[in-house]
Amino acid sequence: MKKPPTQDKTDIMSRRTKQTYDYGQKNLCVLLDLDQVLADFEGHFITKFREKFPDDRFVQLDERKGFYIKDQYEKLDRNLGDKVRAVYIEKGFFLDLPEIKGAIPAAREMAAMDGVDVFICSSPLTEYQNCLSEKFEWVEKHLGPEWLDRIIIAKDKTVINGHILIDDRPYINGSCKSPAWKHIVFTAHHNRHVEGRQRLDNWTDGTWRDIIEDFKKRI
Ligand SMILES: Nc1ccn([C@H]2C[C@H](O)[C@@H](COP(=O)(O)O)O2)c(=O)n1
Ligand SMILES: [Mg+2]
Repeated sequence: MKKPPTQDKTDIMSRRTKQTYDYGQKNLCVLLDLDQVLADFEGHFITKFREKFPDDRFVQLDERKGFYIKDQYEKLDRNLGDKVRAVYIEKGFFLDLPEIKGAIPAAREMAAMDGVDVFICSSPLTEYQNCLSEKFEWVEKHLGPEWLDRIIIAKDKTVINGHILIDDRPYINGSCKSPAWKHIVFTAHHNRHVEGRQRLDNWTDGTWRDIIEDFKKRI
C-alpha cells in the first residue's frame, strides 16, 4: 500500500536542499521587505485611523512625506502621535494588512525562478507583542507555510546578507556601513520625492523580472 505523504524531517530537509542555501552556486539572493512592499501598511493605516478617530485630522496618501507616519501626524498636531501608535499596535492590525497589488504572485514567481532565492526581510515594531507573530501569520496566510522558513526579522537590515533588498524605506542605516545588498527602492507615496535611486514602482508591469535577470548576470 502507498504511504501517505508526511511532514517529517526528511520532507523539511528536501525542501531546504531545493532552496539551495549554498551561495557557492551563485544563486541570486533577494530580500523582500514586507510592509509597503508586499503588504499595504500605509493604506490600511488610514482606513483604521479614520475608523478609530473619525473626528481627527489625517494625512491623505498623496500628501505623505517621510518614512514614519507618526512623525508627520505629530507635525499636524502633537497629540496625534499616540493615536497613530494606538492604531498599529492594536491586535489584528498587521494580520489584516491587504496585499500590495501583484506582490504575492510576483514573489511566488520570483522564488520559482532558476538561480534565485527569495527571503522576506522585515523590521518589527519595538512594541513587538502583536506585530511579530502577525507578520508570521500574514506570510503563512498569503504565501503559505513553506515561506515561514524564509522570514528574516531584523531591526538592523544592514547586517543581513543578500544581493538585493527591495524596500520602501529610502534610507536604510545600521551598524554595517557597506551592506552586502544593493537597495532597490520600492515606490511608495512617502518616498516618491527621493531622487537618484534605482526603483521598482510596482509588481504589476513586469519590470521586476528585468531587475532580477539583470542582477543574475552580475553576480
Ligand atoms: N510609516 C511607517 C512604516 C513602517 N513602520 C514600522 C512598522 C513596521 O513594523 C516596521 C516595518 O519596517 P520595514 O521593515 O517595512 O522597513 O516599521 C512605521 O512605524 N511607520
Ligand atoms: Mg517597508
